[in-house]
Amino acid sequence: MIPSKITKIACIGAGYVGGPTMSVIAQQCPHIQVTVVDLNVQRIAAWNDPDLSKLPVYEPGLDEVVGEARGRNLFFSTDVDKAIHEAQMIFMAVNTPTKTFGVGRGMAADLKYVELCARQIARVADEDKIIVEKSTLPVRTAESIKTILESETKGIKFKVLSNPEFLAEGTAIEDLYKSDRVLIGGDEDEDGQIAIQALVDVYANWIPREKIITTRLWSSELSKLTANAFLAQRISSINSISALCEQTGADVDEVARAIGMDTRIGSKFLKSSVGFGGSCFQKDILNLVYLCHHFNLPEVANYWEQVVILNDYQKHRFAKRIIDKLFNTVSGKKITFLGWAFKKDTNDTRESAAIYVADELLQDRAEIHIFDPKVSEEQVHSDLVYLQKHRRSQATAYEYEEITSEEIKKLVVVHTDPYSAMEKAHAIAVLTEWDEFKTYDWQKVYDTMLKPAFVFDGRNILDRTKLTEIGFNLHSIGKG
Ligand SMILES: NC(=O)C1=CN([C@@H]2O[C@H](COP(=O)(O)OP(=O)(O)OC[C@H]3O[C@@H](n4cnc5c(N)ncnc54)[C@H](O)[C@@H]3O)[C@@H](O)[C@H]2O)C=CC1
Ligand SMILES: O=C(O)[C@H]1O[C@H](OP(=O)(O)OP(=O)(O)OC[C@H]2O[C@@H](n3ccc(=O)[nH]c3=O)[C@H](O)[C@@H]2O)[C@H](O)[C@@H](O)[C@@H]1O
Repeated sequence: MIPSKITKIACIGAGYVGGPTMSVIAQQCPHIQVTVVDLNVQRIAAWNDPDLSKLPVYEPGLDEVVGEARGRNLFFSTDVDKAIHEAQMIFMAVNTPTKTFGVGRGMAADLKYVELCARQIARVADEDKIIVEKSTLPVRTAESIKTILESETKGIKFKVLSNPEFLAEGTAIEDLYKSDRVLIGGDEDEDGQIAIQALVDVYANWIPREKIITTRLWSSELSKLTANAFLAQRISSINSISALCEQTGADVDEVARAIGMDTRIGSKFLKSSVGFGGSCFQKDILNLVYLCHHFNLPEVANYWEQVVILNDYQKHRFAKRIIDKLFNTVSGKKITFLGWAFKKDTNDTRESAAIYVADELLQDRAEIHIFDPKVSEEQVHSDLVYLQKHRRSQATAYEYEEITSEEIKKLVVVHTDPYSAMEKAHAIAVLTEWDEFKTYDWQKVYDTMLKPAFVFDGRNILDRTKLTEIGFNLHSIGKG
């Protein structure tokens, strides 16, 4: 029988989604035992570290939630089989990156981790279970998961639900507490309805019932890709206007404010920047583009691909502006990056605009000095080395050659003190909108920099009047 009352949950994948999501479920549902499993031994050890500042995911408030529930009804483990065996409901929160090889390279989602999970569940399970897709997946993936699960002929029933996650990093805990909505897609048959209700009952422990919406499986899967595509589209739209502002003398923040006050447009997600990053926007849009091509809808595919192309252009424009203003060369010049994470309040650097801007400056052999409050030197180097090997063939915003890891080590210096990072710099570039950057002693920074002292504010967070008065040569996004 498909379980209707859940007391044991397992989650495969202890990453940025699995970790925080399950921690909040455990905190809000003390009567449910939640076990989060992962193949990555180091990651699980970090989740179990008694020192809560060492959790593998940095999220404001996460340490308190884990501190409250861990050891009570929240467990982190590498024993995947045991967790599958015991749970009535299994979430799959594994990574679904863009394929880097083979059919659909650079576009389609790589579903190998999802497939491996499904095969493992099919092999280990000896009772009926509910399987919940938490990972972001292409439309109709649930069908493939079902096929794999049903291939083991042990007479066990599985019901697959789609329950995409909408949290944003940096505000994950807040988002999970007060979700705009929880979306659950499932089959319309009787067992499908039992499974949906079982998951609704879990969320109803803290989410108002009217915010939990249920749909068909395919609508749920497609809603997640669509939500990310719409959000990213807003950023590319305002970033396209930022280019025009720089030419015309209009101010993009003023334009955003003026249009955002129209309640039909709304004010959120209109902050012009050096370009969106993060593990999902680009990946999910490319996945949508791939799906559209697959279903022979080239006009729709091209429409959405333009959001990513514009984002590549925005990152390139920023790097090019630095080179242009520094008298057309940055070779041998010290350029300081404030920020490396893809947004503030996270240690996640996947697809961060900083990586692409650094790469473009490194093509001209700049010396890049970086300070980010949450990102390590090891991570910065590995991001740059990874890019050399895995460029999307479509990303042709600038000419590039491969930079060796030895050159990266020589040219890229990561600091633990912001002032040492900025000392004697030719230019400073703000790549992440960390609040602390606004509070620095900018007079002190100016005094120690080479003149003219250039600042390129890729997030429009610095006080323009103050910095200009000090004497900085300040360039912001979308300000003529
Ligand atoms: N990062 C975010 O803010 C959001 C991500 N998503 C989606 O959630 C999914 C997961 O994303 P993240 O948590 O960011 O990824 P992540 O890379 O941080 O975590 C995934 C984890 O799954 C583990 N894993 C992979 N295969 C496994 C297997 N067979 N058995 C056990 N563990 C396995 C990996 O070791 C890794 O620790 C993706 O599909 C993503 O698109 C959705 C909403 C928000
Ligand atoms: O599927 C996912 O992974 C998630 O993707 C995004 O969340 P996230 O990428 O964590 O963070 P966002 O706040 O959306 O920011 C994404 C990027 O856009 C940039 N951004 C955001 C907003 C804005 O106005 N301008 C802007 O440049 C951010 O700096 C960042 O680089 C979505 O906001 C989540 O709803 C979704 O669940």
